[in-house]
Amino acid sequence: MKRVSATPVSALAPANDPSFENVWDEIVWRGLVHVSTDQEALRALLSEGSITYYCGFDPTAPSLHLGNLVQLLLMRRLQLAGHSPLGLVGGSTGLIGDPRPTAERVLNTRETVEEWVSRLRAQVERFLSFEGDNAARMVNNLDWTAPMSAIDFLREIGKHFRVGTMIKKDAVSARLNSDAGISYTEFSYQILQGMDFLELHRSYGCVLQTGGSDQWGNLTSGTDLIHRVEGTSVHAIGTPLITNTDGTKFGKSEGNAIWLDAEMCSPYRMYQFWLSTADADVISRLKVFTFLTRDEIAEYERLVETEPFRRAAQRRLALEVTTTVHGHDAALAVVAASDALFGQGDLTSLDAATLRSALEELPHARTADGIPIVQALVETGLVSSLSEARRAIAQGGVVVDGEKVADEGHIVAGSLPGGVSVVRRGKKTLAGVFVG
Ligand SMILES: N[C@@H](Cc1ccc(O)cc1)C(=O)O
Repeated sequence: MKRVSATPVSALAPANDPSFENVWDEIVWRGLVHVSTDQEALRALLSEGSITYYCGFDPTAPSLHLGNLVQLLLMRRLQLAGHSPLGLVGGSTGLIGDPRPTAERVLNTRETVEEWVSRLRAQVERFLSFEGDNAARMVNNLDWTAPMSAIDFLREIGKHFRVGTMIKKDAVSARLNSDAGISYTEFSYQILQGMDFLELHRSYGCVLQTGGSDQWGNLTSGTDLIHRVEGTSVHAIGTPLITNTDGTKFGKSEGNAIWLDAEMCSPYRMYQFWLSTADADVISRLKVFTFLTRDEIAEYERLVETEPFRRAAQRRLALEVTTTVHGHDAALAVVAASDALFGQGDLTSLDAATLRSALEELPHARTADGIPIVQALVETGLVSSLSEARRAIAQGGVVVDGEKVADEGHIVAGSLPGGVSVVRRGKKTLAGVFVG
């Protein structure tokens, strides 16, 4: 089977693991299959020749987030194995809203949805290759949904759906059993997604849809519809929900989602997020979120056992994912910033943008002009009083911009790139000062 010929924008050039003959075996090993249609049939389908598959993304925000990254990387894995991806952006489904188990969504305006569609499309494109025999194609479901009349929709599509089946889908039944109930609008969502699969099956010969396991109801809505109207069996794969062993929610840092957009979540923040992965989770994260081979991951598994304090697996994971999402240069810049901030490297050689975004993640203070170190220590919260500040300085434990400070009157002037200063107390406690 032909491999993808050109490396897409993201800088890693992952080689498929030669120890896997079949991409199905690989994705099962990576823990990416939580639920699927017939496994033997899927295994055969994925090894017999190049197929066309799709995954859809709804414009519910201006950016995709880490939950979507599982899907983006699965799409890429299948493409690297020679299959042809269709990246779908939900120009129509984004106007309707996939029912969540909790509450009805607020409808966004058409303008907002349109803008988010174009932003998401650009993000999805970064994970796929548009060259070679199995080049990716992007589609928008508004293109076939908008021209359809209500009469046609109800006669040609609606007729194939049984309400009894529709109300059994998880998201719908959860809502029917809640006080919130469900609008007819959101109830219809599964029909739209089913119709997408049918449309892509007819126009592109698409035979597989992937999605999160919470999408199972929507995935089977399509496979059932195609079976009914075309008489063909097509397939679906639902990936597992990513969970942390300690029960906390994956993909959030201090309650905020980790977005793939660098403006909404800095590469530094993303890097730190992965760096803080628990030992108990890091191996399964390497499988899901990186293209490291089976052997490489086995080696990290050993290192987590023998020298967990070095956090080699976490460092590699953070580097790989930051590189995949933000590119090689941005990833190297955050590693340099992270090392320099914690005392192993030159602060003055960092680039201004990376340094500023790193300091945003630390306790920090802002001032119009330079301030004395005692004041900086108090305002950043590194000490709780001026006398404690003086004591810390006298003990020789205060470092400003990489230099030990002995004088209480030393001015923190923002002399690092970007007009900032870094104040360190002891080995590990850091704060930033933005001057100007
Ligand atoms: N329902 C999917 C997005 C999607 C939309 C349309 C599709 O045809 C497929 C997928 C989600 O919320 O994540």
